[in-house]
Amino acid sequence: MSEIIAIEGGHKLNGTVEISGAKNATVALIPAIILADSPVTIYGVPEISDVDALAVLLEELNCTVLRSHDSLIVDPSRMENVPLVSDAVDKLRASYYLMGALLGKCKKVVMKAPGGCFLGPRPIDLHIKGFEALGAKVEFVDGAHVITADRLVGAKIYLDFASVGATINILLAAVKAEGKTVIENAAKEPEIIDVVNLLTKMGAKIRGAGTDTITIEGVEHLKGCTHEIIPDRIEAGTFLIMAAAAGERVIIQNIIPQHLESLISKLKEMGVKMENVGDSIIVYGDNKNFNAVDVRTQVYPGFATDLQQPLTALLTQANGQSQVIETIYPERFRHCEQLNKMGANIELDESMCFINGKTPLKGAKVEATDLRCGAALLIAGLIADGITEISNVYHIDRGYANIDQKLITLGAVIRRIKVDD
Ligand SMILES: CC(=O)N[C@H]1[C@@H](OP(=O)(O)OP(=O)(O)OC[C@H]2O[C@@H](n3ccc(=O)[nH]c3=O)[C@H](O)[C@@H]2O)O[C@H](CO)[C@@H](O)[C@@H]1O
Ligand SMILES: C=C(OP(=O)(O)O)C(=O)O
Repeated sequence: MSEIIAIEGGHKLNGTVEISGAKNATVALIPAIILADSPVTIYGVPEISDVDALAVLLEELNCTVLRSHDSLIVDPSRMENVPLVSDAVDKLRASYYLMGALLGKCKKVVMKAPGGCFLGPRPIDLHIKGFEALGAKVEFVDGAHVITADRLVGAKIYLDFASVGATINILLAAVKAEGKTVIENAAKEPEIIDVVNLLTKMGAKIRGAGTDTITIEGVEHLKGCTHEIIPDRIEAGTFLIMAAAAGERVIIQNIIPQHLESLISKLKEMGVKMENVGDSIIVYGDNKNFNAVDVRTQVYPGFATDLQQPLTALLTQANGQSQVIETIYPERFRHCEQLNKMGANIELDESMCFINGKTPLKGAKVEATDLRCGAALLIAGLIADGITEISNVYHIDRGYANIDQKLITLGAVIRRIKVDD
């Protein structure tokens, strides 16, 4: 059995929605916890399937995991370092953070390659080079990475690309290494600062998070603590776009507006009316006469690749041609074919797409080929004429907590249906 989401388009969104904790922070914070010797509690944990899969992996490692509402308590004090080769590893990209965390804690990891959305090739060579620079030996045996070290010794590591995953994985491996590690050309995403904040509360010595040079002084022990996860800037951005597309007056709460500046400035350029009040943004939907804009995805604080697909759905409603250049994942355009099935006019040219608007959208049977493609199709479904049926909903559930309920509360007409495979 699998699930589809059916949306009846044309219903205006009104009211308030609360943004959940950040997926891309949470999925790194949970593996980071195993570095501690005593329990860690994190609050604001989103109800997403990536968290379910990580909980399974921690239980395989004999950690005690307690989930209640939006909090998660992990006791890693009786952890056992077993090979991680189960299906749970494939369910998400971020299972790879258990490589850095187990290497940092036990100097040994056996783990198969991670899963996650297919966005074109997603190598982990920079993670591996970082582990090797710290003194680890990395082999690939019978489909699994076998990473071992007699000692982990701090080193200077220059990343060829400011990779989010490599920056966090090297941090996790280095916090208990001997001496000083310097990561140069480190990623600067807010989720990295959140992970460093947790590690610091656990007793790690780290400077420079949020800049392109992060310095880590290794410590011998890390202890338990409590931590509140930052809001999800990608979920917040998705709701800003949904409200622009289909809203009348939508209040989006639990936002850090500074994390969304590149999107907010693009939406303003399109003509979307918004107001920032404390940690909320109110989107006024009276102007649906949008300007076409050009977008180039970049590392933070540039325009987030994870918002490129949702924004493309809105750009189908802009007057004239918009151009999107994808510099992080040049093949991240599988949503375009799905949007075209709904009546969009999008042309692809290598790592670019041209969106010719404004085109009316009509309900169709479409496929969420990946998480943010799913978000783009939800946006399109909200404004399409008739019913849109989105299959492969499990991709959406990896990263959007209670998305059906949040949309229903805002006035959307949406239903989840179980279907035979
Ligand atoms: C769980 C998580 O946080 N996922 C996010 C993370 O993914 P992820 O951590 O996988 O993304 P990276 O920043 O590492 O990847 C960015 C680019 O670097 C390349 N690369 C990366 C590592 C490596 O060893 N070698 C290499 O060539 C990738 O193929 C890609 O082209 O950041 C991406 C870019 O903001 C987001 O889209 C994902 O939502
Ligand atoms: C690509 C994404 O996630 P992941 O890296 O977990 O596959 C995403 O969140 O858009």
